[in-house]
Amino acid sequence: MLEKRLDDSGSESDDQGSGSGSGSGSGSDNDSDNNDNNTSKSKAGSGSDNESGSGSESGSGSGSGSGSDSSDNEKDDGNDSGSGQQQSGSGSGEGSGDDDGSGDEEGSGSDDDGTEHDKSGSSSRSSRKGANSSKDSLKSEKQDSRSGYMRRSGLDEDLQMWEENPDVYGIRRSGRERKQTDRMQIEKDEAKPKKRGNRRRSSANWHSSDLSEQSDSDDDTPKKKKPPAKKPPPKKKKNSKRGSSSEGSDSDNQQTRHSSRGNKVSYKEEESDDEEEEEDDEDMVDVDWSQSQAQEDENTQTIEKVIDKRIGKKGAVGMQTYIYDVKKNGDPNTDFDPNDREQAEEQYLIKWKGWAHIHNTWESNESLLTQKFNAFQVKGMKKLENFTRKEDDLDIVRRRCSPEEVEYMEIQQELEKDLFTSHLKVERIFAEAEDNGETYFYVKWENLPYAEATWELENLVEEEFPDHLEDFRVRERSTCTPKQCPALKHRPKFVPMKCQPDYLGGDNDTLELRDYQMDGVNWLIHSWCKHNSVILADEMGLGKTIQTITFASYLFHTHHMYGPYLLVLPLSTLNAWQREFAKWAPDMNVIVYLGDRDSRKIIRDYEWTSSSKKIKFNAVLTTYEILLRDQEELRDTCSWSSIMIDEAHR
Ligand SMILES: Nc1ncnc2c1ncn2[C@@H]1O[C@H](COP(=O)(O)OP(=O)(O)OP(=O)(O)O)[C@@H](O)[C@H]1O
Repeated sequence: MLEKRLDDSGSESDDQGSGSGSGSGSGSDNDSDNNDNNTSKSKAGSGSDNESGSGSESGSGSGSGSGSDSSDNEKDDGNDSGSGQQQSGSGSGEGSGDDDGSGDEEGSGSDDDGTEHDKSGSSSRSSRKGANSSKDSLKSEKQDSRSGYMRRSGLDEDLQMWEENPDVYGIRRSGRERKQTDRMQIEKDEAKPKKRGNRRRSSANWHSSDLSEQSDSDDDTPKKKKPPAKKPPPKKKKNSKRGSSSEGSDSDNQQTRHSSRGNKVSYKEEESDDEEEEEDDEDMVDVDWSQSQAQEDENTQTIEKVIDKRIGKKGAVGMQTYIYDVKKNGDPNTDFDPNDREQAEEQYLIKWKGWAHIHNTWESNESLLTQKFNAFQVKGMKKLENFTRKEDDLDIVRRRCSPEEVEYMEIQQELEKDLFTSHLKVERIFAEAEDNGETYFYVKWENLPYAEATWELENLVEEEFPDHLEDFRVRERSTCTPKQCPALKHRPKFVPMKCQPDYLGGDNDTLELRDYQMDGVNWLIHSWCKHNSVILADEMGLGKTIQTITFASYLFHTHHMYGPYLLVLPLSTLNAWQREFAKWAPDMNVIVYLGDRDSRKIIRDYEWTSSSKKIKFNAVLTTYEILLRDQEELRDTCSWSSIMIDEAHR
């Protein structure tokens, strides 16, 4: 059954979601929170669920992707030269006049449908006639070529006619110089052996005006700005890629970038073709595939996201604006008059690729460009353009919208800012490594998946996140890790829990189980002593989560059953479980097994076992979908001492 389900969901992309979500930090997961909102709940020691809506999300994702792709293609067919135009020419030559838009439509419409021509709004009968006859010849040519026979003389005539009167066929619908020709030319150049050199040269030329402009300003202000201190590739563990938002996917991207450069369009909704080309060319300059990755890292910094903008004090940019440096040395962006044009400038909060949000810096256009020509290259300037364009658009929309709509937009923006602020907080430190005599800690940030965890220097971690560091050290030292537990095989005699044990809630004395919750816990313990699997069913919100956690904590403390416990939950309740565990059973090492493939691998590599290959966590929280996907890993790597399922009726 499980296998079948896995097959069923096999088409899902595994990695979809690294980015998103809130939750437990990984959010990525595609599982649906769709299935919640049920009126009744249950947890069971046994039980099985299997209704995952796992397929849905990826389905829609791929659907929309392919949809847009194909539409793009059609459009291109209509516009581009080459064989596609033979077809579009036949359908659109007449009457298309010089309207590119209609030409496109026709081109993408159909090539040999007579009705299409009537629709195309031709303006002159004679031209239509001429076009029809030439269309006919083209049509027959196409038929011939389709059937494998090419009438050479007819073709030659047609070709000649095309060359002489390209407009007749809608090949060239306006007198304006067509960009496609250039592109074709470049593509031809690229096909030559020295492909990269050519590309780079051409793109360098393309940038030449830019460069000269910049170099002027550089000459004026020859400041050197250092890049943010680089993270090292830690040596201790294999999976030591530079932690980054798309660290895992990063490498993937780099691999695919060779072949799928053109596909970049998909995530840039608003960019015109020119811009795409522009960016492609930019990339040609920036990325030298013949150089090692390390060298590229050394020389470039990439804008991953522009988060915010402000009017800031001129020069209050760069490393001095790291949040921790501001805390230590004060904010350079104080004591200035925002209305004083001499002093003020527009600045942007930049999230750098490969760096945690605590290393975000404020930058101005100038500071970014200065860096580009001094210490390192800044890639991803397009993001900045897009950001400013979006802001401008929003300003326009704001002026047109009703106050309610404006308020809604502002709330959305606030929420987004809050989300970014949460990424400045550590959720968990989960590994340590040495590199070049320096110690680094692997840090998972709040509301970001493990794939976006980053290695941070010991000094910084000690200064900024001492509590989390201490928690990590306690966990690493803990001897309460899963091992053979006699009580598992030979269940003890049931002894009721008469009052709330001290270990429950850790140092928090305010937490107290309610009477009926004590009853529930005792019933769970009693059932466990009898080797019974059970379903705990109750009204919503009465505290089944807490009772279950108390039960696990009881086994942990009373019978030294340190797990591993597997908790399978709907994604929507996972956060609550994580929170309640931290509150009621803080001494248990609970990990959240969630996220894209990279994240899950990181979890298995770092959170799962100690250096002696022994399981080092006490409980795992995961979802049905992940369980189905990673059933082998979850089944084979652990001998679960107990399985608890929330919303088991699913
Ligand atoms: N003894 C308690 N002390 C403090 N807060 C409690 C207690 N019991 C329950 N709560 C709070 O009540 C809320 C609901 O609890 P919980 O989520 O455990 O209920 P549930 O039965 O699992 O709910 P649902 O049926 O929606 O899953 C939570 O915010 C929880 O912190």
